[in-house]
Amino acid sequence: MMTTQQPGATTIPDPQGAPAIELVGLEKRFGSVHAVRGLDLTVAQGEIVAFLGPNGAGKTTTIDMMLGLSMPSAGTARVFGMDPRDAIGRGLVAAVMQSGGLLKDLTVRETVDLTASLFVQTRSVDECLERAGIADIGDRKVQKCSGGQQQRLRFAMALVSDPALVVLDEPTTGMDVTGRRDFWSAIRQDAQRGRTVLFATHYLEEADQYADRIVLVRKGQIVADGTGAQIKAMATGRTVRATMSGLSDRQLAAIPGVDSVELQGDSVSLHSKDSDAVARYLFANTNARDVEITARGLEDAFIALTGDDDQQGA
Ligand SMILES: Nc1ncnc2c1ncn2[C@@H]1O[C@H](COP(=O)(O)OP(=O)(O)OP(=O)(O)O)[C@@H](O)[C@H]1O
Repeated sequence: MMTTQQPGATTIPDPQGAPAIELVGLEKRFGSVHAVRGLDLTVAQGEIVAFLGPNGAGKTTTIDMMLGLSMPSAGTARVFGMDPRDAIGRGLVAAVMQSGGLLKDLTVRETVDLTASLFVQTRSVDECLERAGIADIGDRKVQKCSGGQQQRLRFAMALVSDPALVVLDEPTTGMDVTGRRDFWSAIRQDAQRGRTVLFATHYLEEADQYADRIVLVRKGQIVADGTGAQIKAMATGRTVRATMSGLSDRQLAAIPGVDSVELQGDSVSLHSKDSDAVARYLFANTNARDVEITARGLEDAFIALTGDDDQQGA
């Protein structure tokens, strides 16, 4: 096995300045299901990005296209300026998926050794175990490892090719709070060396704590993109509900002060940090009636922001 880099060196992908990820007009249809609907996203090298959204938002479908595992129905996915499959072929990208890929009878170290044997150029197995925070359990059989340890093992496997981009699809599903915290602190420490990280999650708290940037997806589209503080600010505030007709969701979204819109027939919910101004606008300029203003907590607001209409009884 060869190690081609200095210990501690950071992988710098060659196309200088190319975004780590660039999705343009990305779409995916599965028959009648429109899973991803014109998604544009640019992730710079070195960013830690959370892809946050509820079940069925299109996170995994988007990640699959980002990893070249499935082809877009329209639009393009580029990774370091290349077709994703070329980037993966060059060892620039590795993925940590939710499950699968582990042989239960091997030890932790044997598993990473086996992964290393698949690559021509690798980082040392010891270093990968160290960085994933599992150096102390190298001799443990995979079947004896907790869910959190198995996910860290998957992360160690992903580090073997010293990828410039690591993509993690809901890697902490099923972990307890401590397991989750340990897992993310290993990822964050590793990312300090300049690695780009994109992870999918359901958890606003997790996204806020561990990502530099949160991309909020809902029904195959990006509904917000910003820092944790910006997203949380969006998720607070009030909702102005009204019965009205005549304005499209685009026109409603353009009302001054409106952050997001839900439109179900004649029933309109406008989310805003300045609900008084929005209510005034509605009375002055539209046929709105039955107007009510409600405050909501962070979690409720987040669900409303990303919520699946099916779950809201539409
Ligand atoms: N192979 C497929 N065939 C048909 N529909 C699919 C397929 N894969 C995904 N879908 C549908 O596409 C939509 C998006 O699914 P996706 O798995 O990307 O969401 P997600 O945000 O990753 O959800 P989760 O958080 O539950 O993993 C869903 O409606 C899903 O049922």
